[in-house]
Amino acid sequence: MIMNRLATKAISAVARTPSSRGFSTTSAVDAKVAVLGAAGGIGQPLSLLCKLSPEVTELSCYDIVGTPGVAADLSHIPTKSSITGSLPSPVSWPPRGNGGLAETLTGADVVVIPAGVPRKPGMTRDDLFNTNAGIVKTLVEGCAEYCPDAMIAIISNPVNSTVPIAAEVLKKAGKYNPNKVFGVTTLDVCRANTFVANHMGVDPKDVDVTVVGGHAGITILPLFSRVNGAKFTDEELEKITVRTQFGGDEVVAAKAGAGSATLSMAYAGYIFTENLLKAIRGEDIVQCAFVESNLTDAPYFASPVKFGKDGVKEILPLGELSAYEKKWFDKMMPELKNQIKKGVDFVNN
Ligand SMILES: NC(=O)C1=CN([C@@H]2O[C@H](COP(=O)(O)OP(=O)(O)OC[C@H]3O[C@@H](n4cnc5c(N)ncnc54)[C@H](O)[C@@H]3O)[C@@H](O)[C@H]2O)C=CC1
Ligand SMILES: O=C([O-])CC(=O)C(=O)O
Repeated sequence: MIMNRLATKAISAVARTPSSRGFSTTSAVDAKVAVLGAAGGIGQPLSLLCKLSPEVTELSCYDIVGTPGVAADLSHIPTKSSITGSLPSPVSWPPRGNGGLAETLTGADVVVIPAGVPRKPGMTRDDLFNTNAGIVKTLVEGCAEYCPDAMIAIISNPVNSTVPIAAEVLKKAGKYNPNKVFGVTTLDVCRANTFVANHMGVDPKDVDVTVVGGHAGITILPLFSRVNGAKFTDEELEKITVRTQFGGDEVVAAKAGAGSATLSMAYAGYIFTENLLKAIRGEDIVQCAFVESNLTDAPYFASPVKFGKDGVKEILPLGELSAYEKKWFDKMMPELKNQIKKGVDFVNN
C-alpha cells in the first residue's frame, strides 16, 4: 500500500499548491530538479507538475528546442520555485550566463530524463534504441561532469537498456553510484493499480500492486497474487497481466502515430520524482524502481526499493512468486538480460 498512499498525498499537495492566496511552504529543504527533454510530450506536463510541487525550489528545463518558451510560460504560475529554460546553445530563459547543459545541471539534486523519441504503432521499445541510446549517453555524460552527486531518474526508452547505458557512462567517468541511478517504472504500477481496482470495484488509492522485472512487454511482471481480496479466474488473471505488460501499446495504438503515453507518464514521473525529494529530506520511501540489483541473475531489476537521502537504501526481498508469476518470470529473464547487455555493450564496444 505504501506507494499508493504516497501518491495520493503527493497529488493532494499539488492540488493545494496553486492557491491564489499564497505559496505552499511544505518543503524545508532546497531542492533543484532538472528535466532533460522538458519541451516534449512528457517533459512539459512533468515540468508543470514539478512547478506545482512544494518539494521543488528550483526547476531547470532543458531540451534541444522550446525550453525558453516552456520556462517563460511556467514562470507565471505563482508557486515558490524559480524556473529556467535552456537550450544547448547559450540561449536561455531568463537570459543569463551561458545557458546550456552546464547551467541546467549544476547544483541539481534530481535529474529526470524523458528526452528521446517515442514509439509509433508497430514499433517495440527496443526499436528506439538506435536514437535514444546516444541521447541518454550524451545527457548522462553531462550529469557526470556537472552534477555527479545527483540522483538520475531515466524515463527514456528502452529503459531496460538506457539505465545500463547511464551506469556505464558514469563508471567510465569514475562517478557511478548505483544508489543514485534509476529507471522509472512507476507507470507500470499506476496501470496495474488502475486495472485491478476496476476489476475489484474499489478505489485505486486502496491498492498498490508490486510490479517487478523491467519496462518492456513481457519483462513487466505485475504480482497480482499479492493484492489482498483480489480474485481472478485463470482467464481474468491472464487478461489483466497481459494488459499491464502491454499497456503502453494500448496508448500507442490509440494515439495512432502521434506518440506514446505522455500525460499518465508525466503523472508517474512526477510521483517518482517527488518521492525522491521526500527521501532526500528524510522520509523513508518505498517505491518500485529499475535499479542495479542482485535479487536475480539479471544485473538490473525492477522491484520495491527503500529510498533514503542518499538514494537506494535497501532493495527489498522479492518474496515468493505464484506458479503463474514464476512462469512469466522464467520467460522474461533471457529477454531482460539481453536488453541490459545491449545497453552495457553500447558504451563499452
Ligand atoms: N519509462 C516509461 O514508463 C515511459 C517512457 N517513455 C519514453 O519517454 C521518451 C519521451 O517521450 P515523449 O515525451 O512522448 O517524446 P517527445 O518526442 O514528445 O519528447 C521528447 C523530447 O526530447 C527532446 N530531445 C531529443 N533529443 C534531446 C537531447 N539530446 N537533449 C535534450 N532533449 C532532447 C525532444 O526535443 C523532445 O522535446 C520516449 O523515449 C518514450 O518512449 C514514454 C512513456 C512511458
Ligand atoms: O509504450 C511506450 O512506448 C511508452 C512506454 O514506455 C509506456 O507507455 O509504458
